[in-house]
Amino acid sequence: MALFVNRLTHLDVSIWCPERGLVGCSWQVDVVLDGTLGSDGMLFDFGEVKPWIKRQLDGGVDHTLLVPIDAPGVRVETQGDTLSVSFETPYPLRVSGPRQAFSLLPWARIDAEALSRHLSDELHTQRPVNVEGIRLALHAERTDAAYGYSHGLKFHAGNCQRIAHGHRSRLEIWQENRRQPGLESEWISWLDNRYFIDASDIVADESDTTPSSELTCRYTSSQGEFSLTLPKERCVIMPWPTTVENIARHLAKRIAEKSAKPTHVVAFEGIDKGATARALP
Ligand SMILES: Nc1nc2c(c(=O)[nH]1)N=C([C@H](O)[C@H](O)COP(=O)(O)OP(=O)(O)OP(=O)(O)O)CN2
Repeated sequence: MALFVNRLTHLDVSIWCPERGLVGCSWQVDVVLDGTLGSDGMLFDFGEVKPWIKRQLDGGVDHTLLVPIDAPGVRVETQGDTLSVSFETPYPLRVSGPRQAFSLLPWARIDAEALSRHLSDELHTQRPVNVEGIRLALHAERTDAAYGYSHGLKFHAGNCQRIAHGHRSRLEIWQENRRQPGLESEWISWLDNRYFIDASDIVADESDTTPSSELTCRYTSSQGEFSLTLPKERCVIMPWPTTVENIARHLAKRIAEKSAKPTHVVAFEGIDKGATARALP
C-alpha cells in the first residue's frame, strides 16, 4: 500500500556548482509513503504527514547553502557555532555564518536526485510505526523562462535572513499589454545565478585585501553574523533590501529606462508567489 502527497512543500536553497558557481534553486516536493494500514484504515493521516515532513525539511536543508564538500577547491572551517566556507572554481567566493545556514554534503556536486535520496533516508530514520518506506521527489518548475538567484534578508525573522539561500524564479515582462519574450530571455540570461545585494550591506574589507573586483556584504541578524565575498560582476546591487517586491520594482525601473517604454514586471520568488511592479521610462 502506498500513500502520496504531491506538492507537499517547496525547498528554496542555493547550491555551489563547480561550473556555474552560486546557483539559486527551488524544488517542488512530492512524497510517497509505503506501509501497512492501521486499524483506522489509514497508512498515515494526511493531516499529520504534511506538517511532519514540512517541519523536518524547514528545520533542515530548506533556506541553506548546499555545499558539495568533495568538489575541487572547497574548504570548510568551523569556529564554535560559525562555519566559514570558501570556493575557488569557477570563481572565488567566501561565506561565513551560523552552522545551521549550511548543509554540508559528502559529494562532488549537488543534484536533485541524490538530494531526494538523502532526504528520504533521513526521514526514514524517524518514520512512524506503520510506515515502511519514504520516497521524496524534488522537481524544478517546468519552464525555461526562469532564472536562479541568491540573496539574504537581514530583517527577516525566519530563515530568509541566511545570506546565501536562493530561488529559481519565473520572470514576465509586459509592455503595450503583451508579454515580451525577447526581453524576458535577455533579462533572464543576464540575471541567471547572480547574487542580489542590498547596497547598505556592502562593507569595505578592514584588512584592505579585498581586490576591487570583489564585494563583501556583511550583517548581523537574529541568527547571528553573516558575511559573503564574491566577484562584483556576479552581483546585482539594489538600493533596498532584496525582497521580491523590491526586485520587481528594481527590474521594472531598469527595463523601462533601457527600453524607453512603460513596463510591467511580474517577478516570482521561487514557485507560485511573487510581486508585480510598473515603471515609466
Ligand atoms: N512579502 C515578502 N515576504 C517574504 C519575502 C519577500 O521577498 N517578500 N521573502 C522571504 C524569503 O526570501 C524566503 O526565502 C521566502 O521563503 P518561503 O519559502 O516563502 O518561506 P516559507 O518557508 O515560510 O514558505 P514555504 O511554504 O515553506 O515555502 C520571506 N518572506
